[in-house]
Amino acid sequence: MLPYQPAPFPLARPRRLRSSPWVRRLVAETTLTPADLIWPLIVHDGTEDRVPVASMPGVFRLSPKAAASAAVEARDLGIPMVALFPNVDGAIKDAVGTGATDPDGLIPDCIKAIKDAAPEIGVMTDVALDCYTDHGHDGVMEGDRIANDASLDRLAEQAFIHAHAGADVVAPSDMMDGRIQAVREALEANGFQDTLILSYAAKFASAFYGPYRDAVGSSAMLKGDKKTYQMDYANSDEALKEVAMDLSEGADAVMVKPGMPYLDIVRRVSETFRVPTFAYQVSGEYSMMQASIANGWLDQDRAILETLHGFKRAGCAGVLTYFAPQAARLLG
Ligand SMILES: NCc1[nH]cc(CCC(=O)O)c1CC(=O)O
Ligand SMILES: [Mg+2]
Repeated sequence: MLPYQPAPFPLARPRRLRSSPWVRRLVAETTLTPADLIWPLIVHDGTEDRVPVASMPGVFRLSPKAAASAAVEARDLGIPMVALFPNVDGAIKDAVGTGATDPDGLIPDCIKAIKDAAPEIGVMTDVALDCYTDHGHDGVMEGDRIANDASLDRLAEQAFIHAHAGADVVAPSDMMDGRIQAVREALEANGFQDTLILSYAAKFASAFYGPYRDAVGSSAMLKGDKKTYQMDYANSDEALKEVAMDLSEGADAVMVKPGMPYLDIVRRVSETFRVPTFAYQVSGEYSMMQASIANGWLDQDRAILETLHGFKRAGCAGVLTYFAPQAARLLG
């Protein structure tokens, strides 16, 4: 319900406020700037600096050195933070994701390389075991089940390893119950009380993660699906419960994922909790847009800005997007 009765036509002519660029700018209700963007970087432990990801045109698997260059580029474009996602050699994958807690592993190496090259930029890491397990799940397994409580220690240790290497923000994306509390306690106990937790609080089991799983090399590994821990896309009230729990366990900010098909969830979360709410324009969203752009069916620049602006309008504090550098250049 509007708080007033709009004047009828012809007294009210909404087009007056759209009649030229200056007035459209003047009355814009929301803005999009490079400060709203988080750039996800896929990193790898291979020898090459940049390896193209076939299912994500324009995205590359980066060595730590190349990730540091990307972070410098991001900083220069005014992007406040990068987010790291690992593709590790299949030979190091095992049932408990040992590689996830290697203090000399790929992610610690990348954090250090980025902090050396661009200390001004925030570094966020993914807390989940899927990139390191031989079954592709985000937690550890007991028989056919993903074991919730047994996963918590592994995740908390992984978050500690990231914080110790210099991560500013740890972002649990695993969707185990209680992991925010486990991570927060591990950080407190080890002197990392200032490390932020951005919780993937409302993360849905989605077809749109497909290209990412190729990028990090977990799709071939994945046994079954993630529906016993990631949310059912039929649900919305349940997202509010998930967010409430994560905030009460010590999350500083929350995320909704995927992005474009879930803007209704963003709106409800941001309105209900009034905490920094982020969304992830995930790999499948990126790749479906790139496919249309490559065919000439979508105008690249306009489509990027329109979709990202939509996140801001829905109530996001910021957006994770593989389009971050392109968008920042368009906005700069
Ligand atoms: N820890 C898993 C994780 N972290 C980020 C993404 C997806 C990101 C994207 O699709 O861009 C996923 C996928 C999944 O849950 O299988
Ligand atoms: Mg939860």
